Amino acid sequence: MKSRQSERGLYDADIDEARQRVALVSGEVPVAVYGLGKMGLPLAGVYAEVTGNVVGVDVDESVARTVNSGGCHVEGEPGLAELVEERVNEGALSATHEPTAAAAEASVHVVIVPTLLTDDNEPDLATLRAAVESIGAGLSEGDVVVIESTVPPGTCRDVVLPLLCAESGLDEGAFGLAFCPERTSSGRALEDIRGSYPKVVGGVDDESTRVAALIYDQVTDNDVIEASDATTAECVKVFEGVYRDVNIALANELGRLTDDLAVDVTEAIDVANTQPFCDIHTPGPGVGGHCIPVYPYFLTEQVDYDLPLVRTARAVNDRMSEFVVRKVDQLLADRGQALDDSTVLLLGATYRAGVAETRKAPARAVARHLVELGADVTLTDPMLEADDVASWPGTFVPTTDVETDAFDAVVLLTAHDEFESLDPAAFGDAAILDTRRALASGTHDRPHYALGRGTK
Ligand SMILES: NC(=O)c1ccc[n+]([C@@H]2O[C@H](COP(=O)([O-])OP(=O)(O)OC[C@H]3O[C@@H](n4cnc5c(N)ncnc54)[C@H](O)[C@@H]3O)[C@@H](O)[C@H]2O)c1
Ligand SMILES: CC(=O)N[C@@H]1[C@@H](OP(=O)(O)OP(=O)(O)OC[C@H]2O[C@@H](n3ccc(=O)[nH]c3=O)[C@H](O)[C@@H]2O)O[C@H](CO)[C@@H](O)[C@@H]1O
Repeated sequence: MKSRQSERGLYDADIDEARQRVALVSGEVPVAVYGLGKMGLPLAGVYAEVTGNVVGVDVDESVARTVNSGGCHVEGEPGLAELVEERVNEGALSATHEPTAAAAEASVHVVIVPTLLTDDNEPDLATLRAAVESIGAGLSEGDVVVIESTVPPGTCRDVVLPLLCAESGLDEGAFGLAFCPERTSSGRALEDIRGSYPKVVGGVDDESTRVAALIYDQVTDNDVIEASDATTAECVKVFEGVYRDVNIALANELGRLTDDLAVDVTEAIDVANTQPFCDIHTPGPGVGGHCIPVYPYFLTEQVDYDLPLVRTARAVNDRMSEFVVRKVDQLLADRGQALDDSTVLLLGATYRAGVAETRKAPARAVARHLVELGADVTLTDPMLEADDVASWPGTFVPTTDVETDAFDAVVLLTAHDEFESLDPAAFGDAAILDTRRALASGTHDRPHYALGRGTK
């Protein structure tokens, strides 16, 4: 067993809880945050605000260099640049690209590196394993490891704990391990981390749960919910995401009925949601981002049971891009135009409004289907540049340069503020498909089709 005892460790500490709290917030307990991305940098900033002694770890040396200069490479997070600059200037936050060296100094290790999918939609834990191996190599008795990255249920117990023991030479029970999922949305990360929602913590043993609860009781302004164990906490996070994907799929399926039923389905959804037993989400062109299209696979690929509802919901959401393209084809055909002889402008490429992220963005599938069917596709998005979508089908034109009245069809895919102010009259006599209910209607003589509402 490794002899090094961390005199500052909170796990199975010799000092009482009150003294542990004082030690944490006074900077006596060094913290390392692994992963300084869109979620990790805000998290490191809040930890530095609370403890005054944080090293951010990122394998990208340029990220570490930027942070150490007091800079902020993450855009679109209100207050983050100021927080990072202040914390770095006061010495509460620094950064390194050397994980193991940082791990040797820290007593609290917080992991928030990406957990994504392989091309076969299998959970890809390679990045998590790399971070955990680095931590293991520097782990001491009394340390605690906190996993914030979303993982398949059972990962802390079956993957992270054995890896930490193997790399550190320590036995189970010599250090703490807990799953404490980030419940953070891009664009409001600091607000969410500081306490928009209760913080869930779940340890591989009771002492790990206790230490994680003590830590997050200082980090969040909200409540701390102690789950029975790490696997339960992992289920909480994945279930939240699966619920949302299934719910969006229901909204999308209902949204497709608007022509058959000749009703505004989104109006019916809004009214149905006026009683507390109903919370139907909003129809859209599909589900993108790091989270919601990913988390269902952390369940379906983790258990033997087939989970037909979860799989079907994923398929419904993924097929919305085909529905959008068929609707464009129909709108053009209604005016005697053929899709393969038409120009189509796509308004929006990011996966949701206000976030400059294209991961699994529905717009990419829509562009691909349209190009495959012979349409001439132009993309524009006020948050992106041509390089951001260089590998996409279609031609990118900056929103400031695009002539919106020069196309046979215009499809709004992302409800950026810049598009909401556009009067459909700006689109000339194009066929208009609004997949986000973002365009004003009734204020002009330009009838257009809105997903879930039909043509008005
Ligand atoms: N971005 C979101 O909107 C969002 C929302 C909710 C949850 N999440 C989850 O949060 C986690 C992180 O997501 P993100 O958006 O911050 O990712 P990101 O891609 O923005 O940043 C990840 C960072 O981790 C660094 N990194 C990779 N491997 C590393 C390692 N071994 N050690 C240290 N650093 C390493 C990368 O260089 C990068 O800077 C993921 O599990 C994601 O699913 C993200
Ligand atoms: C901590 C964490 O993990 N937070 C996540 C983060 O998720 P996120 O940033 O990935 O954003 P989402 O809002 O989930 O959107 C995902 C895709 O689904 C489309 N969509 C959405 C709603 C709808 O009714 N109809 C739709 O079609 C949308 O356009 C986009 O493509 O914040 C959400 C709260 O905002 C959380 O719930 C979610 O856990």
